[in-house]
Amino acid sequence: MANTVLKLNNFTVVYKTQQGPLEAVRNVSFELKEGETLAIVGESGCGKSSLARGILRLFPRNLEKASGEIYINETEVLSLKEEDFRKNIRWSKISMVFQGAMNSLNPILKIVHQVAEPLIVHFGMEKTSAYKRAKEILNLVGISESFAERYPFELSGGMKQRVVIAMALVTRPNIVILDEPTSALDVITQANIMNLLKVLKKELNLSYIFITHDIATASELADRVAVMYAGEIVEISPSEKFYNSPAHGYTMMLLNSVPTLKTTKKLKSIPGSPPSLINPPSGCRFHPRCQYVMDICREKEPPMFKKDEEHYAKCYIGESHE
Ligand SMILES: Nc1ncnc2c1ncn2[C@@H]1O[C@H](COP(=O)(O)OP(=O)(O)OP(=O)(O)O)[C@@H](O)[C@H]1O
Repeated sequence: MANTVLKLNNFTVVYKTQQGPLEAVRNVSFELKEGETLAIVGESGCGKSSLARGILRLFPRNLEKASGEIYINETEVLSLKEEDFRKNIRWSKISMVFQGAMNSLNPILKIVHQVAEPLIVHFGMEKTSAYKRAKEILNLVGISESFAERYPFELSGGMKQRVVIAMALVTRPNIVILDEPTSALDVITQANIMNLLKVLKKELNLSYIFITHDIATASELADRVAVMYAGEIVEISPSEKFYNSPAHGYTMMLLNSVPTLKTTKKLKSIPGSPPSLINPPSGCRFHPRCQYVMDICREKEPPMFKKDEEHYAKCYIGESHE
């Protein structure tokens, strides 16, 4: 059995807002194994980015509370001093490709400089060695030396995405969080980037957390899938169980709302929209939208039931609950 490289226990993130505390991430627990890809899927606003940024302790100013535990290779890192976290964990052990990052490249700095920057800024490396390392990693993601000396506007979307992947890898982390890494790209480029991510994972022995709202993309890369709804992980299972035997009402309805190659089923969108996280519904947070709703779902929050080997869901469907 592979080692656990990342483990979350009841990780919770609460923001201050004018209307009151907003629980963007609630009691999230999971483990990530060495070499594994865990996809996190869910609708916009369900807390995927808050979870990802929270793991890297990149909190907004209006953070009210971040609680629970985050273990990286057996060290609990949520309670570390910021200075120690910055020195020993962020970027060097775990890094992230941010949503839309390719559009935030600095237009007036050469690519090689932008990739080398984390080494110079965070690790005090001198410029010549940092540039050498940046060129090596750029080469690995498929950007040749001549392109390394160019500016972002001279690169295509796919190439810019390769650059931001290089930025996340240059500090040699073994865990990488990918937040919608292919969302702004055309389908061919998306496929190329997915292939690149697979190759890099193997060559560098990486573990990925892959965040997406697109469940077809998740199937490309994921060993396991975690479904997020209203700040919570509501189901987690190996990918094939996620597709073939979903156990949560939300996952079932989510899968029925998107086309698949295998079947010609009639698509059915999920009515309504995700709830307010300031004042979420009682019981199961999905109950107001769920076509399988039972009385108990309105009254009592479901626990995380074990549905099958490695398959857990916070849902009363199929459970006796009298
Ligand atoms: N700094 C903040 N202050 C207050 N509320 C916030 C803040 N950042 C995010 N939120 C709220 O937290 C919830 C979760 O947002 P988050 O961006 O994490 O979701 P998401 O699933 O990543 O969505 P998307 O796919 O659109 O990025 C949303 O209700 C959002 O409005």
